[in-house]
Formats: sequence, C-alpha cells, structure tokens
Amino acid sequence: MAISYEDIVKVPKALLHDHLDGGLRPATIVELAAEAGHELPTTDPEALGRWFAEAANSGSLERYLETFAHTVAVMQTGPALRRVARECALDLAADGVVYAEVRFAPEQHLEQNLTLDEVVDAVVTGFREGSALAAEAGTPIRVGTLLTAMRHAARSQEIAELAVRHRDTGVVGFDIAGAEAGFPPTRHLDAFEYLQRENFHFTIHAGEAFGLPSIWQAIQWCGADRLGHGVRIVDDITPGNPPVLGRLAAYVRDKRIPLELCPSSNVQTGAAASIADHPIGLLRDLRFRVTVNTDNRLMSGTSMSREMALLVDAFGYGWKELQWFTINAMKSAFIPFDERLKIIDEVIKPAYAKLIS
Ligand SMILES: O=c1[nH]cnc2c1ncn2[C@H]1C[C@H](O)[C@@H](CO)O1
Ligand SMILES: [Zn+2]
Repeated sequence: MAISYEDIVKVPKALLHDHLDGGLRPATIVELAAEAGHELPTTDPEALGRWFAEAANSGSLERYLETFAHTVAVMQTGPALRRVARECALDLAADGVVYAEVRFAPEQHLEQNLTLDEVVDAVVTGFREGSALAAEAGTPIRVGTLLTAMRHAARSQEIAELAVRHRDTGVVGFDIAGAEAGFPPTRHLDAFEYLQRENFHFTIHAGEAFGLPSIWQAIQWCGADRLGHGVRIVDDITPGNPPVLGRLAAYVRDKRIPLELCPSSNVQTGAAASIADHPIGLLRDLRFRVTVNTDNRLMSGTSMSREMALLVDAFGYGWKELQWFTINAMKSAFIPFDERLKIIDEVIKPAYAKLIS
C-alpha cells in the first residue's frame, strides 16, 4: 500500500537542517510586521505564504536569500524572537518531528539594540516553551539550537564564542550560511579552529550553490562534522554501473560524514532540476550518510512530512527507507551519544517496527 502524507505525519522524524527565520507562520509575520511598522508585499497571510514560495523559486541562491529580509525584519525584539521560536517548536512537533536542530544567525537580530546573548536567550526560551506545550499536547519534541554566522560578514569568531557560552543551555552547534560563491568557508578558519579546541560541534553550508572546492574546504580545512546540503558531492561521482567515486566523495562516504539534504530548497535554488532528478536517489543507493531536511519551511511551503512524501512519490521509498533517513539523522545529531541512542531505541525504532513488519 502506498504511504500517504497523513501516515508520514504520524511517524517520528528527526530534522537537522531548519532555519528559524525560514519557518515563520505567515500570519505571525503579518502581526509582527504591523507591530514593527515593517512593510510587507501583502498583509493577507495566505497570499504572503504564496509570495514567499514564488519569490524563493528563482533558481538562484542569492535571490532566494533576499526573501529573508521580511522575516528577519520582524524578529528584532525579545518577545518576537521568543514567539517565533515557540511556534517553530509547536509546528515541528505537530508534524511529528521528535528531534530538531534549528539554526539562525544572532548577528541579524541586533537592529533594535538587543545584545547577542539576549537574542540567544529569547530563542532558547521560546524553544523551551514550545517544547513544553508540545509535550502537553501529546507530541513531545526535543529542539536544539544551532548558531549560524553569516559567511559574507566577519563575526564568526564572536558567534562561535557565543555558541560555546550557551552550550549548556540549549545551543548544540554552530554553522555558517549565506551566499556561497565568493565566500569560502576558510574565511572563517579561526572560528572553526576555536570550536575544535572547545570540543564543540559544527556544520557548514557547503556544496549547494558552489561545488567540490567548497565541500573540500569545509571538511579538510575547517573540520566540519556535517555538510549543510553537500548535494554537489555528486560532481565527484562518475555515473556508470557501478558509479565511480572520486577521492573526495569516497572520503565523505567512508567517514560517514552526514549530508543534510534539502530536496525542495535545492530545486528552488537551482541545485537540482526536480525532486525526481535530485541526487538524493543516487546518494542513498550508494549509502552515503543521507538525511532529509526542510531548510526553510516558509520559503519552500514545506514540512518534514512533505519532504518525505515527495521522496516517496519520486523514488518509491517505503517505511524502511524513511526509517533509515530518520536514524541517519538521529545518529548525526549534535546532542550526546547516549541521548541520541535513547531516541533511536525508545521512540524511532518501535514506531517504524510496527509499520515495517
Ligand atoms: O540554504 C541556504 N543556504 C545558505 N544560506 C541560507 C540557506 N537558507 C537560509 N540561509 C541563510 C538566510 C538566513 O537569514 C540565515 C540564517 O538562518 O541563513
Ligand atoms: Zn540552510
């Protein structure tokens, strides 16, 4: 029997790559924009949702990123950040996500004189409140925060130190994001070396709008634990029967480096022509450590369940494959090993076992 979207919502899912400022509810943006005096393309929530999806559908990462001006603009006060984070946890939990790492860039939320620490405190508080409400509603979720530094800016060391400062209160990792071409990860080498000395975890957006050199730097110069997207690793795989892996692709697979693949986002920014053409099919067949992610639920009009449903449609995946993606993600999470294992053994495996048998 074909797996339906409704069935997918009910199973536990793990999400490693989701941007807080890419997942606001349109209705919340409208309310917060009115309070902040920020002008939106439209104040009708439904039309606004459509506007984001269409504007983000440009085929270019740079144009896609322009749409974030409207979400970031309404996330400039403690209460606004806290509300957005609370709703994010609730929305993910309602979609059946049991573990999520949600990222955002604190340096983009200082326009009304919050300090970096106040920004992080507000978001972490919002996640905690949302998680408590979700548990009460019978949909428990654990949310970890990743702090992102913007790769075109020069604050990565400061943001890395901020992440380490908040490591015991909800921040579980670090990331860099933003336009990739022209901003190689090695610009931020000091921050990554600092994080390694602190025994901290980080992922790097690499191999999305730019190819192998970006992935190579992220792993071999910067020491990334995971690759944000990393989809262009396929450029190092020669098609054939069997396909032949170049040295970098072989390294990524051998070392089980997690790929945070985001199918719909990749189609919107031009990294893949369609879901059916997305390299996730090949990378899964070759047993790379593939994970499925949303990236920006608002800009892609998507959810974790929808991304999985799209893959089920395009590749004919069943519960076994969906469990494999979910366990891959959980194994690759930045929380301690014993806590990851507990979610795998006590939440994920029992739920899928009922469906697979
Ligand atoms: O897919 C992405 N690639 C690079 N940067 C991105 C992507 N999605 C969101 N961002 C940027 C825009 C946000 O403002 C920032 C922090 O979440 O990260
Ligand atoms: Zn991203």
